[in-house]
Amino acid sequence: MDPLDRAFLANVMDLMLDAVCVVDGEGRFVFVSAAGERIFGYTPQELIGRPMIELVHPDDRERTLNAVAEVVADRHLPIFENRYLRKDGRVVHLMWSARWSPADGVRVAVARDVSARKRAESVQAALYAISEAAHAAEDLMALFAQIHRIIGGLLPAKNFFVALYDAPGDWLSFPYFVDEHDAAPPPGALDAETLCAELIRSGRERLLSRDSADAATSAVHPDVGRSAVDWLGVPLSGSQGVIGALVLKSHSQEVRYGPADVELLKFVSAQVAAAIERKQSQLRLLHVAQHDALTGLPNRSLVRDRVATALARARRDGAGLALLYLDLDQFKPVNDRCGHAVGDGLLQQVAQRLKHCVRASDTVGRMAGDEFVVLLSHLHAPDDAPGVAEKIRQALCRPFEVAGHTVLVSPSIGLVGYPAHGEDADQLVQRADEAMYAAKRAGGNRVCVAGGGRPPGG
Ligand SMILES: Nc1nc2c(ncn2[C@@H]2O[C@H](COP(=O)(O)OP(=O)(O)OP(=O)(O)O)[C@@H](O)[C@H]2O)c(=O)[nH]1
Repeated sequence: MDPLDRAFLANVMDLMLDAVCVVDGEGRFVFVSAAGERIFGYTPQELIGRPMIELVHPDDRERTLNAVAEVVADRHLPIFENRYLRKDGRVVHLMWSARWSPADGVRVAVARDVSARKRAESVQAALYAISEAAHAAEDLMALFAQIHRIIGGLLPAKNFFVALYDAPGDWLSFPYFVDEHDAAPPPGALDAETLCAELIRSGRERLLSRDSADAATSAVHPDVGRSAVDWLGVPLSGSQGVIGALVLKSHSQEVRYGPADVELLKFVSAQVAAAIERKQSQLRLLHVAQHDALTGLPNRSLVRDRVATALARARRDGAGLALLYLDLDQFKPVNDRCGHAVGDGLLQQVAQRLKHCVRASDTVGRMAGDEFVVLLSHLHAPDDAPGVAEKIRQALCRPFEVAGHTVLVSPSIGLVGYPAHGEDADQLVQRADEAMYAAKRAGGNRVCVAGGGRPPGG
């Protein structure tokens, strides 16, 4: 047999895993070898006569045309990579070598499908990005948004939610929920028949399809969005067990999930669970470092940060701000008469009463023993602060019931305002403390404004 025989060469070409493509001067396919069907999803007959550029991923078209110009100009083209869109809508990554044939007026190119390598590279990059996000994200919501963006780079993720499960409290919540049509389900106990409950209880991934044979009889129902086409869910398996689930949903026939997507999401989910656990433990440590263990209130260092932040905002917006420094009068006798545990209980109840007297956007903090601070931000009028201080004084004068003891105390309160009494956080805290001592020297159970009574905002 003549190894250069045309039929023999054609036979060899059909066996090749790479696709041989011949494109004319106008950029239309004139020949595609058999491997083209596997790579592009179109038969060679469907491709002949079609402009090559139509199949190129829109984002890669410009640089592909630039590369074609290089080939036609007979300049050396190093190995070139771009993305094509297959007939089924999926993206295929190709690596090309090409040459212009002036005698025939065509260019001959050989394409190799490198999607598997590209996918592996993207997954590696995604795993790294998720682990980085656990350090960089400010809070859990920022982390979830980053994870959503990273997973969206691997597979369609327009509709994506994170469910978290608190096993000791048997409580399932949906802290991150992005969906074209549905709203997040309400939090609640682990419901027996929902997809999330199934993922968390079984610790196994699940792909539900509306049109699948077992859909009607399945015991598992989507948590939300019964109108969707596919639900792809994976459990988040942490170091201590399943901590939640990730769910992707498709509302359109154009986006369908398959076994490869299940495997990919499952693979990535281990890193996601680790990132969430790491962020949760960082946040827990930060909370411990910034809060008082007895009352749960912000401690001295967090109060100082809050005052500095509120000051920066007040300077920018021209809004008012006031700071109250409180010390309980005759607290020591409570400890001495009723015991330390009652003293502790009293401090906890004082913290609660203080919080009830102000808005959620204000800060109540514990500075030490029986000393508290209240930061009033966004004051509409400077005169509002003395009113709040008086309300607090009255609230703390009402009797407390602590472990069978009726306890009576009163507060001495020092009041300062920005900009009247100071420019920076330390100065304001110190002047409020001094005003509190002035109230104490005057007999306690009263409010003293720093500097002898000027209105704080003036
Ligand atoms: N139970 C309890 N007592 C505390 C805690 N921290 C500090 N103390 C006590 O709180 C008291 C605070 O002291 P002072 O403010 O001087 O006592 P006071 O009787 O209120 O004195 P005046 O403020 O001058 O009226 C001390 O007896 C501390 O031992 C705590 O976490 N729990």
